[in-house]
Amino acid sequence: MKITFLLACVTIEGPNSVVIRAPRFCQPNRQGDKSLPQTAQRFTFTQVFDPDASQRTVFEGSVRGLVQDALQGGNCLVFTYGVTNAGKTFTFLGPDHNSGLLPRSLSVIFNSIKGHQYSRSDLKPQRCRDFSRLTPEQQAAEISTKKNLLRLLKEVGHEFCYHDSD
Ligand SMILES: Nc1ncnc2c1ncn2[C@@H]1O[C@H](COP(=O)(O)OP(=O)(O)OP(=O)(O)O)[C@@H](O)[C@H]1O
Repeated sequence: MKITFLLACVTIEGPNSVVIRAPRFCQPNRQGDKSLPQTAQRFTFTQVFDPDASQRTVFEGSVRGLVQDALQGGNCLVFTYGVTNAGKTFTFLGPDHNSGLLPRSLSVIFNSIKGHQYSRSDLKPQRCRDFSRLTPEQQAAEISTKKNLLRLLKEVGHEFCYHDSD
């Protein structure tokens, strides 16, 4: 019911524009009633995706280019904005079997630096552009922290899977 109601209010006009109409019960009864808000409004965007667009289509059509720019040294920002339940988390993270913008971006980034990664752990990034050289003791501490963090993430992941299938 809720979806039918929403679809009746939102019309995708093409790849760049959307028309939002006020629900029927909000529309003025008499034409020219200036005290009531406008009943339809058109919004123009760089790209509007169909409700059935796949995660891949949304990524390819929106964020892939930005990630490639960032890999060339550019700056970019991606954020989601919308009312609760609009689908921000789904679009950004996505479920494991249908990953969203963030995992797809990370995949492009890590695939592009394959073979160029520094395999030793004696350097630690500091802020955005600096790094410090670690002593063997500091390296051991870093490695141990990383292992513990990864173990914790795996355990939390298993717990989520367990509760999901409950
Ligand atoms: N494109 C989609 N296809 C299938 N299901 C979707 C899609 N977008 C959202 N959903 C589902 O709709 C529900 C709400 O989505 P989501 O949690 O992403 O909203 P949200 O905008 O992040 O909400 P909140 O602001 O409250 O965190 C979830 O159950 C999600 O799985």
